[in-house]
Amino acid sequence: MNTKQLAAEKAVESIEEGMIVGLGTGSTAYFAIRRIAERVKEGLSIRAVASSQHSEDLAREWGIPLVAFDEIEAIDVTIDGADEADGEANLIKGGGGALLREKILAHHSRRMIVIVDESKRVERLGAFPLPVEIVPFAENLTLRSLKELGVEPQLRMKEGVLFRTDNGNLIADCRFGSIDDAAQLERRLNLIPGVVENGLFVRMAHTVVTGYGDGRVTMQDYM
Ligand SMILES: O=C(CO)[C@H](O)[C@H](O)COP(=O)(O)O
Repeated sequence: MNTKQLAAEKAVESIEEGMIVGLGTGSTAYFAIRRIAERVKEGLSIRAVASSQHSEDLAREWGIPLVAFDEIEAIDVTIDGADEADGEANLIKGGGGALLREKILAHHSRRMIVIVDESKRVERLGAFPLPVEIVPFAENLTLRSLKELGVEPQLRMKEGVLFRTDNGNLIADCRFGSIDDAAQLERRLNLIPGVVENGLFVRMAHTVVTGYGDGRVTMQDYM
């Protein structure tokens, strides 16, 4: 079993009968969705809300009952990956471009469980380029404001064309190098008109599950 799968399957053990479950996005979340589907086949009764079209498609294909964002009041547990996680469970997310829906799910979740392999655990956030979702019609003005924060934002491309999120927006990847104060940066980014959301998740994760190459898996609670 690979390290992502180890973490994902450990996290899925936390899901209980009757829960509303937030489904993350990405290659680690894939293993969680697959394991949830197995448990549903074994008789577990849950409903899930997906953080991306891709995860929704997987859930539908594998028989996980789905609900829309607007049909729920809260989420019992969300299981999602991350691009980086520091020692206080602050995260960079959005490598897969689903950060807006992922942050909405995390915000409304009673418990957010982050699943990562050991390569994602960092002393300080920022080596991974921070994804910032921006509106397409004011792209240049918004990029200018991002540059004032001392970075050279790169518009994300996919297969030679501009990448669009499930919400029709663009992603500007911003290399901060090392982020001293994630909470302050998160606020400053979201104050820029044209920024829809950014990939810093500050004190949102309750639990981090980490898979290691030697087969160990740890589960650390932060709240
Ligand atoms: O935030 C995300 C998607 O928007 C993912 O959770 C993050 O990019 C990690 O992906 P992976 O599990 O494929 O390494």
